[in-house]
Amino acid sequence: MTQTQGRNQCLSAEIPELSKCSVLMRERCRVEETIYNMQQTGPENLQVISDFDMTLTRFAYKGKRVPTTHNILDNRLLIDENCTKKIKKLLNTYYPIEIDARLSTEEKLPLMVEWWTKVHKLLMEQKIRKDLLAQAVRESPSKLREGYKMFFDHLAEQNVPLLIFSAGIGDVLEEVIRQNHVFHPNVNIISNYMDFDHTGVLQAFKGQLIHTFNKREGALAHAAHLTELKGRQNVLLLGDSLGDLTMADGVSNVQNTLTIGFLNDQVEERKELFLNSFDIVLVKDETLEIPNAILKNIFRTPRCSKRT
Ligand SMILES: Nc1ccn([C@@H]2O[C@H](COP(=O)(O)O)[C@@H](O)[C@H]2O)c(=O)n1
Repeated sequence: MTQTQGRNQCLSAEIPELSKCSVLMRERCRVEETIYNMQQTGPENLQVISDFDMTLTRFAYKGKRVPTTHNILDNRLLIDENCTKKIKKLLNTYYPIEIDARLSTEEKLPLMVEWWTKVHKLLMEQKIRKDLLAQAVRESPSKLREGYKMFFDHLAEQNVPLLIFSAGIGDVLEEVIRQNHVFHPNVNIISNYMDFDHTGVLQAFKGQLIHTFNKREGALAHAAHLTELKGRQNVLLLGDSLGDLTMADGVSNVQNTLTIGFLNDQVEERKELFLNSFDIVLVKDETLEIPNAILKNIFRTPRCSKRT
């Protein structure tokens, strides 16, 4: 048995969760080698970059779709019935395009800009009040994935930076994690933030629009500000879309990257694409069990190699 095979066998025993049938890997050996390397260099060299909607939040709960940060705003406190109808119609038109495995990213790009622009314009017309956002989040069926507390708390305890990179709405996202008591100091967020006027009424969205397929530009633009991430050579990346794979493009000197893709919808149509793109694919897994098991292994001391 080679040294690598021995190490990998050791890792398989340490992370039995990776053997579940909902966990798919194109190159199991590469995954094990990457986790081993991350474990060897420890939490001080790790950073986690994650998408938010349908990655840190559930896709569905009790047979119903869980709202994204955009859809949490669908509350009479904030928007009227007519606006709800228009936003739902746009969702039904553009979401199938977003996840269509037959279309290229280039084909999807202008349509995503169209979707986000139309919805943001409708939201601005509603004169949404900042002081009502927290209540709308409280009243929404929004749900972080099972295991979220362990995920956020362990990263904070180990001083591992967590960058949440979302094409959703930053103000709503912040409120969701605040109300779940996991908005720790190690969390940074890149997202679409609302711009309120002096009376607290939505008047615009700040900065460059972020949609599912332009995260690379956002990553490069924000890289300079995120100084605490410099020198952290290992990246654990979580997403639910191929567009999320560019979220780490602003990180320099990366040594080891492990990507985990949540395959929530259109499973058969997208399985091949996901398997060719993410290191680990989680099929209809509504939990953070696998990221938590990998993190636990990386944070564990003494390290495996010292025992073999
Ligand atoms: N009007 C919209 C626009 C987008 N969405 C969904 O939100 C997701 C974006 O957020 P991430 O945290 O995943 O980057 C995206 O996947 C869209 O499906 C929406 O629900 N309504």
